[in-house]
Amino acid sequence: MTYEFRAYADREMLSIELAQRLAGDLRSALQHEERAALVVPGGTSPGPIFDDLCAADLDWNRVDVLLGDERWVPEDSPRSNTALVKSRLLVDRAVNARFLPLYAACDRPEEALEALARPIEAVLPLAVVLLGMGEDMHTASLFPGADRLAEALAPDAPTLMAMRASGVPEPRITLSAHVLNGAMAKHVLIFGEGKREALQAARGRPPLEAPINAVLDEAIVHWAP
Ligand SMILES: O=C(O)C(O)[C@@H](O)[C@H](O)[C@H](O)COP(=O)(O)O
Repeated sequence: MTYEFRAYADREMLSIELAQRLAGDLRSALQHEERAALVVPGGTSPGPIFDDLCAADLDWNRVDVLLGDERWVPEDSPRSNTALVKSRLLVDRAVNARFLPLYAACDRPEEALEALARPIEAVLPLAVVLLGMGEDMHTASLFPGADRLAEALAPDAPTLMAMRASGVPEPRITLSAHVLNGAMAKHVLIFGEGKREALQAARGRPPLEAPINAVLDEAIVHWAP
């Protein structure tokens, strides 16, 4: 498994350069295909990248935007990744992109999996994937110890899976590893010493223990202190 590690002087530099890189990846995908699908992470890290990326000059009306994972909470929850994407990414020029939801208003993600997966399957393979990572080495909602992790890492996993893990406050829904790995370009965004150390600690460990390893091959990891 090989990946590239890029360290930036600070988070602002990283955000500017990563947003440019993602826009470039999307433009090249759109040269070859009618549409391009962009996966983005939730959580606290990607906001500043969204603030830069939303202004990129590209043919956004040919771009499908979706999250790599979502917390099973309504959009008015402060924990909603959907709300983050809508307020920080799908604005400015990117308002013309099409958003493919990973949430529906029902109690359990299982009830909505099929309906949410259908429009996603219609746009596969993904063009560009941006992922985050936690200090426990999870990415998307592929958490160490999660109830269906082994299934989500399998080559024949369904596109979308519900996921539950101890210490994670709500059910999750996540793209499976092989769907993320089908992308033309993969980027991982991490901030801070703790995450850099976690990435080093993941080295050589099986994806069941360190799920980030399931998606790192040929990825570029973007890090700032
Ligand atoms: O919904 C989520 O939580 C995610 O998409 C998740 O995989 C995230 O990328 C990491 O947990 C890092 O989160 P932070 O950027 O908040 O550290």
